[in-house]
Amino acid sequence: MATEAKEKSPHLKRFHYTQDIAVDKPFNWQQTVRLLKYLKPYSKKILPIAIIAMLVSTIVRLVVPILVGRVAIDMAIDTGNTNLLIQLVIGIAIMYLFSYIGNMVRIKYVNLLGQNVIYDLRRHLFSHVQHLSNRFFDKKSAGSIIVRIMNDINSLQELFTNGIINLLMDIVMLISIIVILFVLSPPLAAAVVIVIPIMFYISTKLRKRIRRSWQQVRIQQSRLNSHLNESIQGIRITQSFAQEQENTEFFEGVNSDNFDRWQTATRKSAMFRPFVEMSNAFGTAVLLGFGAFLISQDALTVGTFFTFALFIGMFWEPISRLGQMYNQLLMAMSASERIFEFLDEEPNVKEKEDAVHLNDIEGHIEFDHVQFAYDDERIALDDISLEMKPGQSVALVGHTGSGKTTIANLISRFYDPTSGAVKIDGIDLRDVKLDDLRQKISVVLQDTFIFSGTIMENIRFGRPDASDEEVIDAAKVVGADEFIQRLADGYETEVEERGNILSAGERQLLSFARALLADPKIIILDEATASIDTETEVKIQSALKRLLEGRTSIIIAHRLSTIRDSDNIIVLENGQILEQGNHDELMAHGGEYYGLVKSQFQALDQM
Ligand SMILES: Nc1ncnc2c1ncn2[C@@H]1O[C@H](COP(=O)(O)OP(=O)(O)OP(=O)(O)O)[C@@H](O)[C@H]1O
Repeated sequence: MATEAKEKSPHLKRFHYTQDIAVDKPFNWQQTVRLLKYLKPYSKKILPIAIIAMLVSTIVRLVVPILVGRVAIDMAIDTGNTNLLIQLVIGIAIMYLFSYIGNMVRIKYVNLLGQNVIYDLRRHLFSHVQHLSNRFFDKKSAGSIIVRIMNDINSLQELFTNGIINLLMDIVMLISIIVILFVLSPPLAAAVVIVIPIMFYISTKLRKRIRRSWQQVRIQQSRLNSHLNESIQGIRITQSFAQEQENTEFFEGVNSDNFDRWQTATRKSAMFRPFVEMSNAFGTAVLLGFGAFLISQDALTVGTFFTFALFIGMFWEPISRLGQMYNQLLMAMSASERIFEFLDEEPNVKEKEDAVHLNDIEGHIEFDHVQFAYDDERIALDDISLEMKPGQSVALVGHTGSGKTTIANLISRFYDPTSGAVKIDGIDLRDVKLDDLRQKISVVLQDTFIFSGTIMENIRFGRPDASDEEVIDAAKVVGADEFIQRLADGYETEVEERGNILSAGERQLLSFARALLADPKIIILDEATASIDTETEVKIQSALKRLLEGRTSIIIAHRLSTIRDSDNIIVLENGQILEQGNHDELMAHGGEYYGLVKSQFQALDQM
C-alpha cells in the first residue's frame, strides 16, 4: 500500500515521497496456496528431512519430562531403584544426543529450504519483470520495482526459512502437550489449559501493536532512503541552486521522526517478554495451587506434578511463537500480494505463438495508417502512413512532443499501434519473433546507458560474442578509439555505473561503437548527436556515414544541420505528417521545414 506521509515542516513542500512498502493484509488462502507451491521442488528431499529432524527433537522434548516425572520420581526414586535411575539417565542422555543432531539437521535444512525458495522466487520475478513492456515501466518507478524484488521477497524469507517448520513444530508440540496433560490428570489439565485462548488472544494483539509500530519505523526509513537517494543523485543541482540548507532541514525532520518512531517501537517491543514471563508465572501459580490440592487429596502423584511443571514451562513458548507466526503470515500476505501483482502483469507487447523468424531482411519499413496513443487522453500518432526504403536515411523533425520518438518506439515494437500496422519487409511486426526483430535494430539515444564494467565490455554489449579485435575495430570506425587509448587502462578501464567518468560526447561515441558492433539492418539515432559539439560532430560525420552505410536509418535531430543529407525528411506536427521530401525539395516548398531551418540559422546569426 502506498501511503503519503505528512510533512513535518509545512514549508518544505518540495519533498514528496510516496512510500511503497508492504503493510499487513488479511489472511488469504489462495495466496497462501500459491506461495506454498514454491515448496514443491523441495517436497521430495529437503522438506521431508527438515520435518523428520524437527519431529525427532520434538519427540525427545516431549518424552523427557514424562520419563523424569513418571519414571524417575514415581518409580525409581520412590522405590529406591538406582539401577533404573542409572539406565534412565543414560537413556535420556542418548535421547538428547538425538535431539541435538535433529536440531542441527533441522536448522541446516530449513535454511536450505528458505534460501532455495527465495532464490527461485527472486529469479522468477526478475525474469518476468525483464520481459514486461515499456507501458509497465512508464508507470512504475525503478525504486518501487527494486523494493519488490529485494525487500518484499526478503520479508518472505523468514516465513520460508523458519516459519513453516516452526509452525508445524509448535502445532505438534502444543497438541501433544495438551493431550499428555489430559491423559496424566484431566482436572489439572483443564485448569491450566483454560487460560490458553486468553493468552493467545492477548499475545496476538500485543504483537500486532508491536508490528504496527515497526511498520511506522520502516515507512520513515523508506522516506529517509528516498530523500537520501534523491539528495545524492541530485547533489550537483542542489549545490548549484544553494539548496543544501533546505535539504538538511528536511533530512533532520525525517531523521528525528525516525528516531521517535524507533523509540515507540522498542518501548512496545519491550512489553512482550514480561508478558510471556507473566503468563508463565500465572500458569505456574494455577499448577502449584491446584496441583498441591490434588496431591493432598491423593488424586495426583508427585511425579505427575513434576511432569506437569516441566510441561508448563514449555507451554508458553509455542503459544507466543504461534502469535508471532500469525503476524508474520499477515506481513507475508501483503508482500506476496505485491509480488504476485508483478508476476500477474502481462506484457502488452506479446510474441505470437506462431511468430515467424526474421532472417535476412532488407530493412524496408512501412507505417500503414498507424494510430497510436500512450494513454486514453491524447493521441500520439494520428493516421501515419510512411515508407522507409532499404538503405535509406530518413530524418524525423518537428517540435517537441510531435511524435518522433513514438515512431521510433513503434519500429522497435516497444508498443503496438492502436490501429493500423507497422511492417518490416512487408511483415507485420506483430507476426515476427521479438528477439529477431530487436537484433535487427540498434537504437542510439541521447542519454546513453553505460553499465558498470570495462569499456571493452560496454561496447561488446552490442554483440556478446564479438572478439576484442572486433570491438576495437568498431571503436576505431566511429572515432572512439582515440579517447579510449588516452584513458589510464585503455579498453580495460573500469567505468562506474552510468559512466560518470566519461563526458557525454564520449559516452555517445561508445554507444555508436556498440551499435556498429551489433551490425543491425536498421539503426535509429534519437537525438544521438545532441551531446557532441559541432566540431566533433563534423569530425565524426564520416564515421556516422560508415555507421549508417547499407542500413535503413532513422535520425531524430533538433539540430537540422545533422540531417541535411538525409534521403527523406519527414516533418511531424501533433502526431501527423505535415510534409516530406529531401532538404532541397522542402526548402523549395517553403513550408514548415523551411521555417524551422530559417529560425535555426537566425538564432545562430544572432549569437
Ligand atoms: N511514455 C509515455 N506515456 C505517455 N505519454 C507519452 C509517453 N511518451 C511520450 N508521450 C507523449 O506522446 C507525445 C509524443 O511524444 P514523443 O516522445 O514521440 O515526442 P518527440 O517528438 O520525440 O519529442 P522530443 O523532440 O521532445 O523528443 C507527447 O505528447 C508526449 O507527451
